[in-house]
Parts: sequence; C-alpha cells; structure tokens
Amino acid sequence: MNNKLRVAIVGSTGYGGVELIRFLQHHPHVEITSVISSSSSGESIAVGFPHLTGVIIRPLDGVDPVEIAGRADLVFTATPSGVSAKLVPGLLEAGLKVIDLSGDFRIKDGAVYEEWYKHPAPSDELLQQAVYGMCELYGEEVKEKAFISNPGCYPTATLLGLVPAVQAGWIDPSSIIIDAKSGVSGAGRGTNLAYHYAEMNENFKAYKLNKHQHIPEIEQVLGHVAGSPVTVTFTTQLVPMTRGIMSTMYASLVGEHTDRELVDLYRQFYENRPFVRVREPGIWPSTKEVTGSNYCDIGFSVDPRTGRLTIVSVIDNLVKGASGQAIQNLNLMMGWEENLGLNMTPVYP
Ligand SMILES: NC(=O)C1=CN([C@@H]2O[C@H](COP(=O)(O)OP(=O)(O)OC[C@H]3O[C@@H](n4cnc5c(N)ncnc54)[C@H](OP(=O)(O)O)[C@@H]3O)[C@@H](O)[C@H]2O)C=CC1
Ligand SMILES: CC(=O)N[C@@H](CCC(=O)OP(=O)(O)O)C(=O)O
Repeated sequence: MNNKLRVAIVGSTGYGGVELIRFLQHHPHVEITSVISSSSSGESIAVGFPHLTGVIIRPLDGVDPVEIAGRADLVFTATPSGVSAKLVPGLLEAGLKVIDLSGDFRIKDGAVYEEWYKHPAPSDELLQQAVYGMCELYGEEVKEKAFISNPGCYPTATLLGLVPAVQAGWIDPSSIIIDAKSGVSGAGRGTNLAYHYAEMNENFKAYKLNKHQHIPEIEQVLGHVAGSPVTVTFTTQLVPMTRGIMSTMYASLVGEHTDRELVDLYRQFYENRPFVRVREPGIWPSTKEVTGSNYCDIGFSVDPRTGRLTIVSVIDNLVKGASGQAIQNLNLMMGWEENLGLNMTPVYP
C-alpha cells in the first residue's frame, strides 16, 4: 500500500526544480507524481537533464492546475518571479498545498513588492495567507499551513547570521552593512550574457547595488525582530563558482561582547535546529563546507579596536537557499521530523 504524499514540481526543468528532485527522491514520505514544464511537456526530463536518466521515468506534464490536483496533494512552484504570482492562485483554488520558491509572496506590502520586483503584486489576501517559511525563525507558523513562501537565497544566509544578535540587542540595527557573494547558479538556468563562461571565469562582478530585490525582504524580517523599521546597506556580487553564498555582515556592537559570548548566544538561539552550525571562535566557514547540504554555517569576529562585529554566514544557494529549505518547510507543514530527506553531508572537496 502506498500512502506517501503525492508531490508535483512546476519548474522542474530549472536549477531549483532538479535540486528538488535530487532530494525528494530520497524522502521517505514523498512520491514525485508529476514533473511539470511549460515548454517541454510530453518529453522525458532526461532529454534536457541526462543525469536524471532512470531517475524520473514519467514524461513531463503540462501546467494545468486541475490536472496537477488530480495527480498530487502538494506542489512546489520553482518558477520565476512574476510567473508564480499568476500561477499560484489557480493551484490553491484547485485544492493543492503550495510551497512557492519565488520572491512573489515574501513581501507583505504589495506596493513595496511592485517597487522592487517591477511586476503587479498578488492580491493582499494571498500575500497575507502565504507564511514566510524561514523555519528557524517562523517554524511554528509553518505547521499545518497550506501555502508557504520560501525565503530568498541571500536573505536566508543573511538573516540567519543577523537575527540572534539583533533580537538580543547586541548590535545597532542602523549600522548593518551586508556584503554578499553568490555562485552563478543563483541566477537560474536561463541564458544571459552576464553568466557566460568567458564573462564570469576569473571575474568578480558587483551587481544591483542598493537595488537588489532582496533588500525589502531582509528589512521586513529585521524590522519585525527589532520592533522598528530597519534599513541596511546590501551589496551583491557574482563570483566564479557554481554554488554557494557567503554573506559577510558588519555592525556596531551595543555594549562589550566577546567572540565566545556570541557563539554561546547563537548556539542557544539555534538549539535543536538541525541545520545551523555555529563555529568556534576563530574558525570561519567557507562555502565548500556546506556545498550540496542544507546547512548554514556561521562564524564571528569582534574587533575591540573599532567596536564592530563581523559575521560570516555560508549556505548552498540551491539547497538551504532554495530547495532544501522548501523541503524543510514541507516537513514542518506535514508535522514530520524537520530533517527528513535532508540529512546530506556536504560534498567535499
Ligand atoms: N537559483 C537559486 O539559487 C534560487 C532561486 N530562487 C527562486 O526559485 C525560482 C526558480 O529558480 P531557478 O530554478 O534558479 O530558475 P530557472 O530559471 O533555472 O528555472 C525556472 C523554471 O521555470 C519554468 N518556467 C518558466 N516560465 C514558466 C511558466 N510561465 N509557467 C511554468 N513554468 C515556467 C521553466 O521551465 P519550463 O520552460 O520547462 O517550464 C524554468 O526551467 C525563481 O523564482 C528563483 O528566483 C530562490 C532561491 C535561490
Ligand atoms: C546570482 C544571482 O543572480 N542571484 C539572484 C537571486 C535570485 C533569487 O533568489 O531571486 P528571487 O528573490 O526572485 O527568488 C539575484 O541576485 O537576483
């Protein structure tokens, strides 16, 4: 007898989608019953992704909410911003549970969403219905809900690195500067000149300075935690690697705190959370130490000369920054162990 949860993936032919397949194939309570494509339905997914030969046998299905609801109980939408906003209402109406990986439902103020994403905002009702699924902060709210908005990749690394210190009042929120770097898979699979090998190899490229769509997402959560509006300086850079985000954050300390005290504060905050690992003082994380896994690793350095704190936080953008976190949300929604299907040791070297 098969009583597994039936799961469909829209956007299964993108980087987030194929990463969902990699993890869900090993999930003990899940069966992938439909992989969906708007451009290649009827084809085998192995045509475009030979590494999935023999893994997914069923051909790609088309994007029809009623048909999806006939095959699945829950759907992941790993679709571009703007596309999810149009697609998700029909999926919810068809009775499906939805975990959306795009930025479309994360910003709770529709006017702010339109300012940063340049697409028409979803309805206010849907924006309020979507739970912002950062499991370590809002895990209790995710439980038993039907519609989750999965956090962005940069906000995941950044917020997990900042929130405990902001909540404790140990740093001045108005002093926060975030210097973040991402591998190119963060931009998705769609071709664009900026991501060609000759453009990116042996190159570091700053982009969207002070205009990045993740700024309001980060500020929304920090404002919530701090209890008053927070604005941040946020710099994003492409670096010549495939996966990984390193977010390096700087802030002025309030009072005197040592590296040891910070480690203890963060370990207490993330006690019993399986995917945040806080480093001993003087041991800072690197992206390779989390590649292919759902871990977020965090390290600190207090500079007593300046009174400033540096926080370094790393994730794999496709796992903790997207598909792994989405499965973590699935586990919490369904009342399962948070780490089911996600106990992958990082790929090293
Ligand atoms: N890459 C990353 O590190 C992260 C990505 N995200 C977000 O996750 C989402 C997916 O990202 P990613 O996988 O990288 O993106 P990709 O560009 O790699 O894939 C997106 C997929 O969406 C599908 N798609 C495009 N238009 C439509 C449509 N109208 N209807 C249905 N499906 C459509 C396409 O497949 P097809 O043509 O076969 O339908 C495509 O393969 C995005 O919103 C992204 O911002 C979030 C965090 C991190
Ligand atoms: C390297 C790179 O280009 N990364 C993307 C992150 C995409 C993402 O996560 O965007 P959503 O908020 O729409 O989900 C970017 O900076 O826009």
